[in-house]
Amino acid sequence: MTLITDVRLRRVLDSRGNPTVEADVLTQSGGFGRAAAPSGASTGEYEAIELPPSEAIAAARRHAIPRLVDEVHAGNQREVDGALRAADGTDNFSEIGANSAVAISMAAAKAGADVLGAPLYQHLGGAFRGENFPVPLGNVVGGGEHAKEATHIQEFLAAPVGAPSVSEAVFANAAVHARVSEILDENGTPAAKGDEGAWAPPISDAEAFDVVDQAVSDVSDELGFEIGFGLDMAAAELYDEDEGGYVYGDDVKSTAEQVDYVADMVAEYDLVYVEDPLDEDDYEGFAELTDRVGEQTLICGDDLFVTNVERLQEGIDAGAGNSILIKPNQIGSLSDAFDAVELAVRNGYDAVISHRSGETEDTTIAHLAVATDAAFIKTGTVQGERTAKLNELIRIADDAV
Ligand SMILES: C=C(OP(=O)(O)O)C(=O)O
Ligand SMILES: [Mg+2]
Repeated sequence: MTLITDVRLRRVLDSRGNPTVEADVLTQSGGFGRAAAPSGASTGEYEAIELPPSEAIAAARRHAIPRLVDEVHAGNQREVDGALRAADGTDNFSEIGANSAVAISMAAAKAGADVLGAPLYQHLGGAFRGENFPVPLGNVVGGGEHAKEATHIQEFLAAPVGAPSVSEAVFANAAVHARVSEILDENGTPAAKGDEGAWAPPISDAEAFDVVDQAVSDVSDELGFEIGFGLDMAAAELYDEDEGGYVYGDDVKSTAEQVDYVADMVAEYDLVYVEDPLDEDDYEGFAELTDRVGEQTLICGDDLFVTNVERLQEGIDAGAGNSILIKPNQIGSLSDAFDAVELAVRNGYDAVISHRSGETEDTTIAHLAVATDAAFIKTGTVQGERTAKLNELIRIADDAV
């Protein structure tokens, strides 16, 4: 019934105005799934390879589609993803492109769910999923690779950990985003927006900490539940070996100073989440920081782990971090992303399902977060390509998908 009978690939726009790969998967009994690949700007060195979309589409048509059509079942995700791996023949999808692979993988999952008549999160996670919802991490201030002339730290993330429902959490983050704008206005600070819709003011990181701290506490008081905040430091982008450490404008911090800085910020601002506080090769630094503050906060590896079970296992062995960011396009298939979540959970690591800075209206990650019972989902706060996922979470909670 779910035998794949056609796979169609095309270039569509992403939120930065760049082309990306969209896939349609059709099945024998009329099932249909459509998905599009996102794209990063502060990409990790060890991610699967994204090819220029035209090349990725041509390669997938040549190598992958013949192994899928009339060969595998959309309802059997391991079979689909196994065929994609076999068609590619490399360990990083450099032949057909992780962008083609992940678009097909996600579209097949949707086609499988369509045939079953089940919501995608249930097809992926099973009949007993859908009771727990991830806390949305909402990017409200940022810079780094996502905005010029703004903070060195890439993302300041509202975390409504006390919200009674996912809907209230989503609206809380939007309220924090709006409150940040008011505070910046009161301070006479102009602010453009970065790639993900966060405010990108020309202020220091120290000022940003205070602005976000004030915004989350104002909104928390108003709504009557706890809202904390966290960071994505994207420290691999700050790290410069030739400069001898982490470069914050004129200030360069050694690894030891960076660990102290992050530990101090965790204590001062009660941070609930810190992603990529150290360079993507520094398991040791991650382990030291986790040892110091891992009881108080999540230390999450994004560029460190790149959704890759081998890199995650290395981190587990070293005690590096206590959380992993899951981005399906970093590894190229849903099966690989699920394997990373399962390895994480078995070892006491929290999974955080994430968007990319370049996104589309695709909502797969909302379903993935519910299907895997993830602790958090990081998918922005405002802007259509972000609200697509947030609104889908609200629909899932309302049993309306
Ligand atoms: C979402 C992120 O950014 P990008 O997609 O640019 O890697 C991130 O670093 O977590
Ligand atoms: Mg990151």
